[in-house]
Amino acid sequence: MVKAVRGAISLDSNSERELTLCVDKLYKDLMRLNRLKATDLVSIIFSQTQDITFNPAKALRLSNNLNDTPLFCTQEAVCEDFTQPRMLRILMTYNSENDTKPIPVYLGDARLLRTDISSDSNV
Ligand SMILES: O=C(O)C(=O)C[C@]1(C(=O)O)C=C[C@@H](O)C=C1
Repeated sequence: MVKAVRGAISLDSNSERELTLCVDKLYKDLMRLNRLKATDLVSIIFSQTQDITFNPAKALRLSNNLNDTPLFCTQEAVCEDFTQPRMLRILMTYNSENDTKPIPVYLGDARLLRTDISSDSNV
């Protein structure tokens, strides 16, 4: 069965190094909490707010050798109620043979985006 899990993380600054650290942390937490292997992945979509000007797909591919997973970056919608800066969101799709529920990961200020599903246990 194909499943999808969400995550998000706030960057402290708009730099390539900060983006690499943040995307790597978010990916590793999602993989660990959901007990995933890279071969389980179907694809990963990123969205970034306009104030992030570096490429999360490239950063993740290089730091985790994810050459066989389709990655896609897009800009987050600009809406009046989205006021938080430097937000990187992720939508990870994967194959799963068990009936466990996907565990989302919201880190840093991104926890405020979905207080209903994010918890300190993710941090
Ligand atoms: O989950 C998030 O990252 C949110 O900001 C919440 C939410 C939503 O309303 O469901 C809003 C915008 C994003 O594109 C994705 C999801």
